[in-house]
Amino acid sequence: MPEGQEKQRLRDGFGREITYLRLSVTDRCDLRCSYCMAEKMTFLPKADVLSLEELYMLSDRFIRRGVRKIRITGGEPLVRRDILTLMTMLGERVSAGELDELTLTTNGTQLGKYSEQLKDIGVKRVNISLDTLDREVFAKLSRRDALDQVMEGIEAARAAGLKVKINAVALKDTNEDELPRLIEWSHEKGMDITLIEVMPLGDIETLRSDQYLPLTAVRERLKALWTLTDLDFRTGGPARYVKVKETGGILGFITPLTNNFCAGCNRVRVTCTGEIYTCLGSDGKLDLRSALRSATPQDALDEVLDRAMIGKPERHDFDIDRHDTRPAVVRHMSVTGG
Ligand SMILES: Nc1nc2c(ncn2[C@@H]2O[C@H](COP(=O)(O)OP(=O)(O)OP(=O)(O)O)[C@@H](O)[C@H]2O)c(=O)[nH]1
Ligand SMILES: C[S@@+](CC[C@H](N)C(=O)[O-])C[C@H]1O[C@@H](n2cnc3c(N)ncnc32)[C@H](O)[C@@H]1O
Ligand code: SF4
Ligand code: SF4
Repeated sequence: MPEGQEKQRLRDGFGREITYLRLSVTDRCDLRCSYCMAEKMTFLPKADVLSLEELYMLSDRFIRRGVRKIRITGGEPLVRRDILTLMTMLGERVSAGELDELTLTTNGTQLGKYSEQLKDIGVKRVNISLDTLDREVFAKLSRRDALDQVMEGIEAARAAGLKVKINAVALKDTNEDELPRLIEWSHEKGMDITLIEVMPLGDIETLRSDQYLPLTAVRERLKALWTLTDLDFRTGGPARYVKVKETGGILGFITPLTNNFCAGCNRVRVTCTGEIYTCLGSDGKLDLRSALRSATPQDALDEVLDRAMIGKPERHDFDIDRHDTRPAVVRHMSVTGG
């Protein structure tokens, strides 16, 4: 490609423009949520993981191809040392008007340490995963007694002036009855909250069908308690939002199983080893790391990105019941960061 001439924007075979990159910076995590990971996970050797410079070079290529939003994720993104160096460099692209948003999804355990710096970098909002307010349930679910640390993280984020959205996976029998309280609690603190249907990715110790709680049923239960009004409000993610009249807060629903939202898909995922997954619900991937390490990385990256666009599936193929016998997606959620 001649210098100065930019390649065209990323558009898939179904005409969907890709403007949202979810970048996983580590597969490691300090928790072991039972719907996400097995207790005994084997993590990647450090040598397989892209350096910060490589992650930045990749992000740069995506920005030049039209990506406007980057979400840093993991594993737990904030357990990667020096991650704020990458975020500082990407924050400059926001200041330069080349990105609309740089943000992250985190379990919150490290936010006590990093919230102020994140704010200084130019991060405006963070999504924090929290499925329960009960210490014992938290410890059982995440296999770590870390609720207090997460709560400190949430308070630190709020104190730093970050807008916080809570993400809660809706889980049958586990937090099912607690969801109204979790929503009230979030709204009392001025935080939006999004409920997520558990998706069948990767083998875990529990049957997915024992965890799965359709959000259509949750919504019906909430409607019996509160007045829910649909909103047009969008964040560029897959959630659909309602306003809860009685609490005054915003509640989102991410419903890959009961209400497929793939027609509006605008995103791809890159793992910390430089693999691009064009759909969360598919194991199809291409290797960007070799392109990154080739003699002509920009051209090689463009070539892989163009191929990735052709191969992006129209939709996922999740099926909770079938997954109990044959996983639809083999990898764990932590590989791509949700
Ligand atoms: N099936 C499916 N689920 C997704 C997709 N993107 C996000 N999710 C799910 O939604 C959860 C919450 O995502 P977040 O990391 O908070 O990102 P987001 O919903 O895009 O965030 P906002 O920018 O606040 O809209 C993820 O953990 C995934 O489980 C997607 O493209 N497909
Ligand atoms: C994989 S985590 C990575 C970022 C960070 N560690 C965290 O927990 O926020 C991203 C999101 O994926 C969600 N998640 C993990 N496994 C899931 C599954 N099987 N189905 C639905 N959501 C899942 C988590 O609850 C979290 O909100
Ligand atoms: S959901 Fe996030 S915090 Fe929980 S195990 Fe997965 S990566 Fe770690
Ligand atoms: S499941 Fe795949 S196609 Fe559907 S919204 Fe998610 S990434 Fe896009």
